[in-house]
This record gives sequence, C-alpha cells and structure tokens, in this order.
Amino acid sequence: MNLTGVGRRYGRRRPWVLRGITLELPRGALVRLEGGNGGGKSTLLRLVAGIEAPTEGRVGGRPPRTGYVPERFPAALPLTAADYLTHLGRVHGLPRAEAVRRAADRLERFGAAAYARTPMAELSKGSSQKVAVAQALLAEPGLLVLDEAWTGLDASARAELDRAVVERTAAGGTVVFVDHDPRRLAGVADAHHRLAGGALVPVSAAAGPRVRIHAVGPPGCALPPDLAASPAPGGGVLLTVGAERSDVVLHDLLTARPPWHIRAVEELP
Ligand SMILES: Nc1ncnc2c1ncn2[C@@H]1O[C@H](COP(=O)(O)OP(=O)(O)OP(=O)(O)O)[C@@H](O)[C@H]1O
Repeated sequence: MNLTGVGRRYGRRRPWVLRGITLELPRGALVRLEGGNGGGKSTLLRLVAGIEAPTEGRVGGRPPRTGYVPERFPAALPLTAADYLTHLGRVHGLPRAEAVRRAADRLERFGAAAYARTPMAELSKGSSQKVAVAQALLAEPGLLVLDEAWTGLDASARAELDRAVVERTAAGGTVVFVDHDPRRLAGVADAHHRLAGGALVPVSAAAGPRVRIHAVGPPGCALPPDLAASPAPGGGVLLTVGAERSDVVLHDLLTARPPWHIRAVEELP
C-alpha cells in the first residue's frame, strides 16, 4: 500500500500535524516509525490503519484485513476477554466455532488463557495489553499496525509478539510499528523513518542481510506490485530485498501470470 502527499490536521484553523507524507509500504515489509513525543506517530499509524482519513492526500492499496493495536486500548468493555475476541472474530466473518478457537489460541499464545473468563474492565494493564495484541492478530491481517504494542507486556509476551510480527511479514503481510525501545526488532526492519516537523525522513536502509534476485520476465510483463527494480546487464531486472522478505518476493515472481524466470539469487554482504 502507499501514502501519497498525505496531510492531517484537526480543524481548519489548527496546525498541520503531518504534511506531504509519501510512503511505500510493500507486501511483506516491516517498517519502523520513530519521532519525538507529539510528533504525529500515532496520527500517522491511524491514517495507515484507516481509523482516520487524511485531510489531504491519498492512502491507497490497503490490504483487505487490518490488525491495529492502538496506543490506548479501550479496556473497559462489558465483556470477558474470550467473549470480546470471539465477537471480533465474528465481525471479521469467522464462523462461531472458528472465532472461539482463535480467541482461545491467541490468549494462550500470549500467556493470557487464565484470564479468558475475566471481564475486560477487571484485567490488569499488562493482561489488557495482551488482549489488545490478540485482537489485532485474530484475523491473520495483511496489514498489522502496532502503536507501542509491546508496552506493558511481560518478557515472554514481548518475545511472542516479535515472533508474530516476523510470521506476518513472512506470510506476505505488511507490519508498521512504533516503539520507544530502539532495540525493538533491530536489524529485522526493512525500512526505518523518522517524523520531524510533520514530515517523514528515512533513517536508514535495512540493517539486516539483503538478497539480490535476478529475474527475467516475458516481454512486456509488469513486476508484481510494490517491487522496485533496476535493469540487469544482459537482460531482466535486479531486485534487492531484505533476506526475510525474499521468499515472498520469489513466490510472487514465480506465481505471476505469466511467471518470471529466476536467473540468480545472491546473498549480499
Ligand atoms: N484527535 C485529535 N484532536 C486534536 N489534536 C490531536 C488529535 N490527535 C492528535 N492530536 C495532536 O496531534 C499531535 C501529534 O499527536 P500524536 O499522538 O500523533 O503524536 P505521537 O508522536 O504519537 O506522540 P507520543 O510519542 O507522545 O505518543 C499532537 O499535537 C496532538 O495534540
């Protein structure tokens, strides 16, 4: 998906919180956003998740299912944790038995199974945050938006969320996150941007291993969406992607109609 010339302000006479934001969020990418307090990170995440619309500009190509962990999770709901998750599963279109199964599975995964029958309003801050994370992962989203989602989780739940993020991207999902700990998913993120003065500044390219794919397509064929390529000497194109994303990209190329031919795959130093 992508944001083009996006701006957001809360009222015609209010200052712009964000302005001129253009951002590519490719399939399978893990994207980190950072910035100072009040810099507009949560606002940008709400625009990406579709919770708010931009005042100007365009947000396009959002995958069909979005999972979103807000900075403040509205925990005071008149439901137990399991009933809340089951209800959300139903909203996502799951049959009841599958919604019940996934609710139990996600609570178990984040170490919150013991609180399944606890009313949401009685959960501790950390347990409530586990439910917040569980609801975002319920529908195996194609877009996962995490606003300081690790805050308040215990060590094993934090590690589980790290694993869930890597799983989502390996499955071709896009993950966008904000976290105040600079070590969070360090070396795994494909892109890293900083918000400064309402604008987005790239921090650095991915620090992790990169893979270069030399692919040759049938005449006139287009690359699968979200892939940037440079022409290869001798024909075809060269694509450089984060190693953790290379399976998704190769799969997309080989299953394109008509399929691409992969001439070489090389790990970059
Ligand atoms: N619903 C709203 N109505 C009015 N102003 C808002 C609203 N939401 C955000 N803002 C303003 O937008 C600016 C950016 O807020 P935002 O929460 O996006 O920043 P942030 O980078 O996430 O901050 P923090 O690191 O403190 O969480 C702030 O000045 C805030 O007051």
